[in-house]
Amino acid sequence: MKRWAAFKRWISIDRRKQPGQEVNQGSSDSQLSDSSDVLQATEAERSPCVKMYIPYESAELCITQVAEDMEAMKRRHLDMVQELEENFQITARENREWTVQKVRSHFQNKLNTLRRILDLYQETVEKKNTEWEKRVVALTSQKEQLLEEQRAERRRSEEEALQWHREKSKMLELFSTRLDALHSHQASTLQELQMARQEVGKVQELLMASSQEQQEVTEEGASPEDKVQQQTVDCSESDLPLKGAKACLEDLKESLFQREREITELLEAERTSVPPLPQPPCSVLLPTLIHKAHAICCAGSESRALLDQMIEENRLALVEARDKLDGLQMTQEDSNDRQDKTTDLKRSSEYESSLSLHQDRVREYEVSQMALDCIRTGESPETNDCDAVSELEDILGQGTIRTAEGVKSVGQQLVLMQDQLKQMKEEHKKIIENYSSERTMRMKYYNMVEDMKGKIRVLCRIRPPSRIEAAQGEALIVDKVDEFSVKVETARGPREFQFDKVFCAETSQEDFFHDTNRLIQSAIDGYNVCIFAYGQTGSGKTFTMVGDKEQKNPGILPRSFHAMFEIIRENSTRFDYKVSAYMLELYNDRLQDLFVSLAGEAHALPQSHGQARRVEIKRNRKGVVFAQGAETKEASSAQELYALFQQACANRHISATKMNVESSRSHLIVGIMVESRNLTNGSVSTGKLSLVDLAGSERAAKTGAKDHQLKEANSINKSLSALGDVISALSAELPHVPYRNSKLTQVMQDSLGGNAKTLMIVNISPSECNVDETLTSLIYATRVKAITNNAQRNVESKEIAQMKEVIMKLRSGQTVEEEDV
Ligand SMILES: Nc1ncnc2c1ncn2[C@@H]1O[C@H](COP(=O)(O)OP(=O)(O)OP(=O)(O)O)[C@@H](O)[C@H]1O
Repeated sequence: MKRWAAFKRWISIDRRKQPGQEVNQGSSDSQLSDSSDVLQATEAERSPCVKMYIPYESAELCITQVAEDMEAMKRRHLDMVQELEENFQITARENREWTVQKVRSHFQNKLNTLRRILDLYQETVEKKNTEWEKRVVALTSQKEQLLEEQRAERRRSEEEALQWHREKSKMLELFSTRLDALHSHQASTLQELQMARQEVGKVQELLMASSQEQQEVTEEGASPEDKVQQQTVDCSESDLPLKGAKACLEDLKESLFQREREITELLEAERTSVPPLPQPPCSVLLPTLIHKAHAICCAGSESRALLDQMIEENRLALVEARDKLDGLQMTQEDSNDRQDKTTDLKRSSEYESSLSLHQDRVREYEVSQMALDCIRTGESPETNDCDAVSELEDILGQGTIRTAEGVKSVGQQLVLMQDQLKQMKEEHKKIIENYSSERTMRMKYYNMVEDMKGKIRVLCRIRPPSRIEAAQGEALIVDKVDEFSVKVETARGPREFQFDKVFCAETSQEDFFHDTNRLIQSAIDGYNVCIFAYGQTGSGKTFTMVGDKEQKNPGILPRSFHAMFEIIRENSTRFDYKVSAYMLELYNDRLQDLFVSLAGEAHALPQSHGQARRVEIKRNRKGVVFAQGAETKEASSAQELYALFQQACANRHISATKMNVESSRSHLIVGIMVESRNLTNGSVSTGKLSLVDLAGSERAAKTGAKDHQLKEANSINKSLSALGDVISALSAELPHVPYRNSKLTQVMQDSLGGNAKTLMIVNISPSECNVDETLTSLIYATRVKAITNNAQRNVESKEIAQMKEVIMKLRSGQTVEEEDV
């Protein structure tokens, strides 16, 4: 309606007026739509300044037309709007598609890069796989070869042992028959010697009697011619029994010579005919050999006792003879004082003969004493004694000295026997040496095979008796039998246990560490290594692991730190190393970070009420245990690492018990991680060295634990009992192993039946008062020996290490450049 009114006004306008005036006049005209403006302009062009009157019909027509035009314009307008909308939509769609395309191509590029990396990675993995497969095959064949060699070695040693046994029994048989023969010869020779002595005594008496008779005849006062004649006759008469005695002596002499020759031949044969002993020793023969050696020893000492007896008898006889001689001399002196010499000539001559008889007897005993002493000491007679021998020879004639030589030959036999005994002892020693070296070798090979199988190595260390034990005079019932065996004397008799190595009380810390050193290299090579000490309270675990308080005798921990950084220094041109550590204690079944002091933490976090930050035991995909929530500190030298350890020790729970003045009341767990990057091929290995000093199992009655110490002891015993359950399950190869029963077993999960190279040290006391605990520890350790681990090296190729880095960056929202991958 408004428009219509405007139109009517427009119709009534004077067209002759200037167009500018018209515009000014009709300000309301501006309200007209765009179409009316267009119409107005057309009309103005057509009829300038002319006032026109249009008939109604025309106007109506005109209006209709104008309305139609307007309608058309409106339609066109709408079309244009629609077209514009469509165009806009198309453009928007195109725009969207273009963006999508662009994003897609961007991601496609990324995907392609990742695919390329994956291909590369797969290729490398395949290559590595084939390489490893080849290595595994080579190792398996090597292992089989070694086993075959070991079997052959065992067969050979068994055969050799058998042969050796046969040879030895043959030789011993021979030897014992010869020894028997020697004994019987010796006995008969001694008997004959005795007989010869008696004969000599008789001859001596005969000689004395004849000389007495001669003297009496001379004194009776015959003429000198008669005397000579009488003497010749008497001599020929008195020579008769002497000749008989001399013949008898000759016979005896001959038989003694014969015996001596036989014995010498026998000894010669003994020396020459004994076949050389085959070298390879065997344990089976040792008892027989020892038995035989003992028999020889006994025979030797029997002979010696016999000789001693002879010497004693001779000495007594000598003393008696000397006494008699002294008595005789004293009686004579007395009678000389009292009587006139001329009145009793007869008595004087009697006295003279009796004196010379006793003197000769004394001389004889003295010579025998000298001979027997020579036999005992194996020395030759001294010059003075030799004079005595020749004197005796003058009195008794040649036969007697032969008898003395006969005595000497018995001595020679004894000396020879002693030589033989010495030889046998040397042989025995050599055999024992060979046996122990062979046993050592066998044990070494056995250990190597066990190592290859992944068995846990167990070392046993006996501590010296403590001052209290020494003061109480405790009996020592533990003994190291050899390098691999330990023997415990129990009420039911001795029990022997075998380990990878046994160390006695005198073993120094350095020597002990020598055996654990190679594991440090393994940790640096990327293996998961665990060394733990087990034993009753006060058995020397802390001494072994840490050392003494003053660090005059440092233990495994400080020595490992030095050894580790020494290896790192040696390889620093080829590898780049990073060492970090965490230190925990398991106290009252709660894990505590020793890098965080309880007092400090309580001060910083009052709401924690003196409780340390929560530390959890977790395992990574490879099964390696790690402590979540525990602080890990880096160290670049052994000194730094040791300083960290000392810092941790300051926060440990230690207190005095009846059994140990510095008893550890918690389990100490030190984890040292070593990351090494190969500078040549970029591979990265991550090894972990876990050093665990367990708290000792204890009996409350013995340790005198009360109140909170009793609680500590209960907690320690509970965790150790859980450890025992795990060990039992693993050694019996049960399908379920109760690792989750205690925090301690969780911490040690990768070390017992896991992927670690594990070394157990069982510490024991040598004293009788601890026999039950010692037996328990040794049985425990024997079970651990049966557990098999599967140690694997944690190493990643350069590509995998890079990929891990990329993933880490992507996870943390950092941008990853193309060259990063
Ligand atoms: N091989 C050894 N040589 C010398 N002394 C030793 C040896 N082993 C242990 N000792 C001494 O015995 C005592 C107890 O040893 P240690 O503290 O190491 O026992 P433990 O097993 O750690 O005890 P706990 O379980 O109670 O902590 C210490 O005084 C230590 O010096």
